[in-house]
Amino acid sequence: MANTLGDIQTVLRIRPFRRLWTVLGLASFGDWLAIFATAGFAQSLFDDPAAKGAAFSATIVLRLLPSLVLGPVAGVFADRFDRRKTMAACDTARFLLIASVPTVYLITDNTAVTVAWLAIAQLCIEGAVLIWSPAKEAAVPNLLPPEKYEAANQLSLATTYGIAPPLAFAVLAILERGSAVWSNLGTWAEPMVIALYLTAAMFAILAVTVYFFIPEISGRIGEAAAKTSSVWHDFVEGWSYLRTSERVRGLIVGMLGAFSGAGILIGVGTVYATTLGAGEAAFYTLAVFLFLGLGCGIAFGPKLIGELSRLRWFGMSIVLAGTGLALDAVAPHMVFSVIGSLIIGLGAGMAFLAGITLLQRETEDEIRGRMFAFIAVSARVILMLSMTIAAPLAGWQAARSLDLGFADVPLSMSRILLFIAAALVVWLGVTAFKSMDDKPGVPVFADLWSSLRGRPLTAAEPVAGTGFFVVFEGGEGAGKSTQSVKLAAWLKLRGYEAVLTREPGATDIGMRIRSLVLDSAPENSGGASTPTPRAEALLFAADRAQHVDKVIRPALERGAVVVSDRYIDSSIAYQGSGRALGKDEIAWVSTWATGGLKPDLTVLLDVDPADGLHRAKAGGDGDRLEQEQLEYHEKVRETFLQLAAADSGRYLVIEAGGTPDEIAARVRAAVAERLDIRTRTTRTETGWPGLDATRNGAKGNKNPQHDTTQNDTAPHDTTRNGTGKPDAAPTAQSTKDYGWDTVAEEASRP
Ligand SMILES: Nc1ncnc2c1ncn2[C@@H]1O[C@H](COP(=O)(O)OP(=O)(O)O)[C@@H](O)[C@H]1O
Ligand SMILES: Cc1cn([C@H]2C[C@H](O)[C@@H](COP(=O)(O)OP(=O)(O)O)O2)c(=O)[nH]c1=O
Repeated sequence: MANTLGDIQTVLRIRPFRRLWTVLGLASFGDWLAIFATAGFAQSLFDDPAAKGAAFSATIVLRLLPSLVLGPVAGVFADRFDRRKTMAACDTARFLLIASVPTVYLITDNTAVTVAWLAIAQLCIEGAVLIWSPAKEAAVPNLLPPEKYEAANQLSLATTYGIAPPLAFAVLAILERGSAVWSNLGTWAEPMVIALYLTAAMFAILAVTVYFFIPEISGRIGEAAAKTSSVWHDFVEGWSYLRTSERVRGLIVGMLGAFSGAGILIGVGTVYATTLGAGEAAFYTLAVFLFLGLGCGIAFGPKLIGELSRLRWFGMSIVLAGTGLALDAVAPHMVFSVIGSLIIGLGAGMAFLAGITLLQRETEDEIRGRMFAFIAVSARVILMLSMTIAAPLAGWQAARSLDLGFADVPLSMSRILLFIAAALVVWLGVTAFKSMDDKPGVPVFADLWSSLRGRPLTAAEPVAGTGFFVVFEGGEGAGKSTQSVKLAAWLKLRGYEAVLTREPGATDIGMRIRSLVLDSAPENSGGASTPTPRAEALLFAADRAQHVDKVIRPALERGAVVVSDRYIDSSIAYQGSGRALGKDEIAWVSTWATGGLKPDLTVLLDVDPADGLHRAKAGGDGDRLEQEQLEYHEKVRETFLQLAAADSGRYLVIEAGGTPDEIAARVRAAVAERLDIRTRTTRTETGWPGLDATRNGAKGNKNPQHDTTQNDTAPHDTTRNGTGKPDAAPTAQSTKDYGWDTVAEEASRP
């Protein structure tokens, strides 16, 4: 889903969307024009500078008010009626209302009447906007396939906030300048009068375009227009949807966090800027960087994060914005504040884009309008509330400074408020992240880091069973085979279904891969039949994929204990480190191959390579890898030890110098602790299972006392493989020799 200009071009090739986008561009251009033209018009009605200022802000406040009253039902409109008709009706209303303002002005000489009508018109215009927007937002998904939502939103946001406002300003400026030329033409040619008529005309065009040229906006709703439920019912339904859908709720929690942070930031902004001692310009500099961050977040965010889960991206972006706020709160110097503001902008921009896209994706068509209306209204309310609370508080200049040793941080109310905002935003961001996470268990930073590098981590495929997975790792001759046999035998004799297996070569295909990758090339082949390092890595990964799917997962799902001689770590050590292919890359390939299946316990048998090789070769030449230089095996050992150190809870590292029995005892203790084995179990209770190649005998039951039946099929063997027989044929059980002494030995243990 990496968005590039190419993606945006594809979106624009979809005709109904292209038309909607044009409409949207015109509408936001009209909106900005309307906002500033009416405010400018209101100002022009007064001469006194104070009255001018009050008139300007009053018109803006008037536009915010209706959302409180009308907001809750605006979404119901968008979901209840044909969205195309709703939009066209709102555009017609806006056309009439905006045109009426200068008309009233031209007809009457009474300023009071004009002002009163302006106020009423403002209220109604905002009402129309409130109904129009959710209808529009909800319509977008009906015109596009889901994977295009993000690019479409990038385009819409860029148009609404990037292109439309400067254009609107430019038009107003041209009209102001130009008015000098035609000032003798009379009242109707005053710049704001022309601007308002122009804006009105634009909405007339919009109404016609939407109604006649984009029938697709109607979507499914158009057909299902015959609704019988009441408006109240629809409203309540919207609320209960919020409560039941955890993802949507997370989304809303996050958005509200972001908006409250934004409100506090706006409220304290000017006062905060003065604490930086960088003069008047500080505030504007910070604002510029904030908007720069916003723009960059929206424009480049998706490209940057690549395939990272959008559900995760949303929460992470909000936390990022919170971090920016915190940085601003403690910034000892203007430079840090600038960086902080940039980060806030980045986070907020990405969260905004991700939020809209997710809301489109996660909500069904019938309910979408209400969700967008809910967000729009609560955003306004929260923004206003936090602004009005924060602004007067910020004024309390209890300025002191905090000595951090290396820098003096001025301590003022505005900074404290920023810090509270930061904490709130981070907290809500984390809450949102948790309730939306679609990859539970995948470490957050590793996921982010791999996504930035173009290799997102996938969530581990769950194992539907209670099995236990033990892996033996270590260099050549460390005693892995010896120990895995001992452990498996011991487990079997305690009533567990122990599946002894190994890599490479535990399956049919695996056996063939094993010989491809390990057989030494014939003397005269000139190395032509030796796999290259990358091919070798992929062959091991292929063997592992087959092994996991056909042997390990089915066994774990039955509840068995799987004991494997080597697993992923061997690839990381031998190919990643030994062959210098990169440990992360190899780990990623193997994680992909195994669907993220990790061992519950890895026993690392650590042996000095020289000793190990000596043991392993025992007279012969060894396989192709055993013939590598000692230096290669040193690197392998080093990597095993690093892997174990990085995740000590999952590893048991044993110095392989002891006798096989000593080592086996430590392994048993570790496994027993994790499996919570009751040592009461004896041979007579479980029967003598015999250790032949076929899987019979003890059940994969962790409660051996109840193991009275001798069952051929394990009790939980119901799942995935019900249809096809696994090709598990030659598991290690048939290729390794258990040896009766091992069995007898293990049987006599406590
Ligand atoms: N703890 C030990 N001390 C001495 N020799 C051992 C020990 N464990 C295993 N061996 C011997 O070392 C050789 C290699 O053991 P093996 O279990 O096949 O190692 P791996 O599977 O790690 O290559 C075998 O001949 C085995 O008998
Ligand atoms: C599983 C695996 C093994 N190997 C190598 C290590 C061994 O040299 C070889 C075969 O392993 P193995 O059969 O365990 O041999 P041994 O018991 O003699 O140690 O394959 C890798 O290089 N990458 C891997 O992913």
